[in-house]
Amino acid sequence: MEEDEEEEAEADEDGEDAIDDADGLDDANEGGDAQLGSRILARVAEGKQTDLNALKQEIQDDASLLGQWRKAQELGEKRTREEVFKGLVANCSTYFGYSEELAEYFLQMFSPETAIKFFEANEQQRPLTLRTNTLKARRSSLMQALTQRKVQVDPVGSWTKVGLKVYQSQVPVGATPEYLGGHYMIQSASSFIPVMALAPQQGHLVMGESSRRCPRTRRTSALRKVLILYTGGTIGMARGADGSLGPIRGALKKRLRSVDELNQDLFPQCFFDEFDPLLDSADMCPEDWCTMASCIERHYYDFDGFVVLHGTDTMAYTASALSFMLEQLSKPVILTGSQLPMEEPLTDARSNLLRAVIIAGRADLTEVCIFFGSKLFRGNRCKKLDANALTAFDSPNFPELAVVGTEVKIHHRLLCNPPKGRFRVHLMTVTDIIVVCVVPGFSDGFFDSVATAGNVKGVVLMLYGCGNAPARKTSFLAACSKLVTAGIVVVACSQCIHGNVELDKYAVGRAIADCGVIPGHDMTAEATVTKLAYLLSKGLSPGECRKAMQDNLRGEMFSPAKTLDVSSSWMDLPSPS
Ligand SMILES: NC(=O)C[C@H](N)C(=O)O
Repeated sequence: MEEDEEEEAEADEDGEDAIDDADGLDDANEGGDAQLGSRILARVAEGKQTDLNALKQEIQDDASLLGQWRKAQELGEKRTREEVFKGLVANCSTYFGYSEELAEYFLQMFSPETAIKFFEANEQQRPLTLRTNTLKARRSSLMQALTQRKVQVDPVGSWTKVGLKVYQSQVPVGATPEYLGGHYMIQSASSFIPVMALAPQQGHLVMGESSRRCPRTRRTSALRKVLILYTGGTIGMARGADGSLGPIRGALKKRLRSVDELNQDLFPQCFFDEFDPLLDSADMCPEDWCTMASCIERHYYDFDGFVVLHGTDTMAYTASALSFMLEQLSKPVILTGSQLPMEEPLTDARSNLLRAVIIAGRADLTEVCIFFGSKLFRGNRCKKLDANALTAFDSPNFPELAVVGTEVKIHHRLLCNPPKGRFRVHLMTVTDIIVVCVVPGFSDGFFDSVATAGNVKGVVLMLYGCGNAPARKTSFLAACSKLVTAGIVVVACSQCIHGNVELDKYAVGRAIADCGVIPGHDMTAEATVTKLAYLLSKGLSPGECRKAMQDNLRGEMFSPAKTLDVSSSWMDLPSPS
């Protein structure tokens, strides 16, 4: 099959075209009615309830019984909890047309009453909605253009400035010149609704839903879509009255409208979103990483790739954190920023951004990367090494994944393998970790309070060379043992930029390993801290966490270099003939 044909076929399969999608849905419903009919017949044969209203009542009664089980027993309910639950699963499966496994899955994931509300919500017909690409058009002008084409549209609601609801259309909305020109995309309103628009209250459960089956959607180049998320950082900053730099909301988006390259065919269609407030990355916290991860999750099936514009100072931490939180990632997430603001004459902002967009839209990457200068790095291998140079980043223990010169050279064998499972996000909720940089003769008295405070879950020690600690200082070793005994996961990193932590190489390293400190191998401090936070957030016990810290989860550890052991058998090497 030709590539385009293949892509079209895939797109069809994914329901890319909204019209096809809607047709498919009707067919599926017809099939569903026929199946419901045969399930009802089967119930007749078994002598069970066949009246749909009565069945619905039974579902509601059983769900509320399960919701107040103790009371139900007091009132004389004879069935066991398991029996009621099994019956509820079977009834929901019949009434809502789910397989029993799926019905059970949701009934277990939520309380039965909530699950039923969810099943009911899924029965509601939803309107076809469009999202305006504000980099290319205003919603009002798009509404005008569509109205002229006999597409009846209205704003979706007051909570969005970009959404349009389609009432009726005499032309296919997936084939108008505006659609092909990237002025809008077809996107369900529920997937671009900011969760806050639902005004969730404490205790409310907000569930994200996505309709696509295929983890990786492919489109022809011109129709590929990239979401640019501006979180802050120099790239969109301007100088204030005192000459210091700070980010300005709306300014970068306005500026990007005049970047003509983004309209070239080579480029994917770009959409823009920004943080509120925008941050200097020195102010970034784990909650901000979670906001980014949730934004990517919300838009995951609507875009082919993501560009996160971020300040350079803590970009390596964010990239590492996202690499862990975004599980089974099958699309490129490229972080970039700049050393100089977009507005300044010698800026690196424009080229970093354009190249990151091309990579996010066109490269078959399934990982979180940093693009900076001319190189693409694995995000969790990166460090900011230069405060002034335009080539500020490097990946000290792992080669770059791609180099952009006159062409884009990608080192495919170095890339992470595509995932086998479904994409999901695991948010970082545990951040009680401290990092201690050891210096000669330092005071270690405070470790005692760390061990007894009860809130610290992890400690990262920045040691010398390949993980050497001041072992003559017995108070330090005793403190390490105390931390480990208190259930704190203690990991050794190196203060050196390059190289590997090997705790068994020197006696001083062995001493600290004997206390229960584990090696961080060739991980950066950024990757070590965020990996630890991620694993602790998964609720692992200290033992499980120590074990998982030694596993390579996202290509963050174990450089491919092989070492030749020349220490013992040097003389045995064959001499050149
Ligand atoms: N170049 C930069 O982006 C530095 C800035 N302070 C930041 O990290 O947000």
